[in-house]
Amino acid sequence: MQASSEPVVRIDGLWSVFGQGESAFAVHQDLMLTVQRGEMLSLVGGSGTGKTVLLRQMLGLLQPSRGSVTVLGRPAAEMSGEGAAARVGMLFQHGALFSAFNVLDNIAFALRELGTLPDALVRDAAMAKLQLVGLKPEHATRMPADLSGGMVKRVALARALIMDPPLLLLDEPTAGLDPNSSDDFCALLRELHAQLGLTVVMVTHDLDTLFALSTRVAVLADKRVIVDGAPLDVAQFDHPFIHHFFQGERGRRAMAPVHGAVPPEA
Ligand SMILES: Nc1ncnc2c1ncn2[C@@H]1O[C@H](COP(=O)(O)OP(=O)(O)OP(=O)(O)O)[C@@H](O)[C@H]1O
Repeated sequence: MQASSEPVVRIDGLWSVFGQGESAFAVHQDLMLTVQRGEMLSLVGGSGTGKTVLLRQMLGLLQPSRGSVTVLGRPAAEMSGEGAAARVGMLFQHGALFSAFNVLDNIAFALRELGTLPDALVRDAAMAKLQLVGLKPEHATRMPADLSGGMVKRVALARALIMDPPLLLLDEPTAGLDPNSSDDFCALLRELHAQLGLTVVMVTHDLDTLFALSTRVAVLADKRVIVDGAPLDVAQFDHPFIHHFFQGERGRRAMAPVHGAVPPEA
C-alpha cells in the first residue's frame, strides 16, 4: 500500500541513452523529478529534449538506461501489460483511436481486454465514461472518422479513464484543436482533475493550455529539469529556452488575460 506522502511519480538519477557505440547519445542525464498527488504538472522543453520519452517511461513502455522511474510506489517498467490501465491513463497526441471500432468499443477497449467483467457491465462502464467527458449516448455508435477533433479528444480521454487510474498522462492535449474547442477541452480537464482527484502530467507547447491548467511547470533543457515551480515564477527564470518560450509575443499574450498584466520584455 502506498503511503499518502509518497509522490505519485518519482524519477531519480534518470539517464536515457539511445544508439550504440560512437553514435550513442543521452537524452536525459541524471534527471530528477517528483510529482505529488493532485498536481497538474506541465512538462515543457524544446524539440527533442525527451518529453515524450519521459511520458513513455512513466507508462512503463520504455526502460531507463540508468536511474529509476517509480509510479505509485513501483518501478514503472514493471507495470506495462494487463492492468496497467488501472494505474496510469494516457491520452496520446492525436487521440490514437482504433478506426475500425466505434466510440463505445474504443472507450471499453482496456476493460474488455482484461476479460474479467461480463460484456453488459463493460458497456455500462464505457457509457458512464462517455457521459463523464461530455458526450451523449447517441455518440456511442459513431465511428472515429465521423467525429470532430474535439470529440476525438473526448473519446480518447474517456478511454484513458476507463479503469479509473489515479495518474493521467497527456501528450499535447489541445494540439490540433481550434481556440474554442481547446478552451472547452481545458475546462473539461480541469473539472475532471478536481472531480476525480487525478494527478496529471502533461506535455504541452501551448501557453494558453499551460496557464489554464498547470499547478506546476517543469522545464526540460540541457538533458535535465532545469527549473520547476509555479508557472509565473518559472517564466521569470533566466535561460535562453525560457526567454524564447514564455517571453516572446505569444507568451506575453497568453499570460496577460489570465494574470491581468503583461510582464516586461526580457
Ligand atoms: N526509441 C528510440 N530510439 C532512438 N531514439 C529515440 C527513441 N525515442 C526517442 N528517441 C530520441 O530521443 C530524443 C527525444 O525524443 P522525444 O520524442 O522525447 O522529444 P520531445 O521532447 O518529445 O520532442 P518534441 O517536442 O519535438 O515532440 C529524440 O532525439 C528522439 O529521436
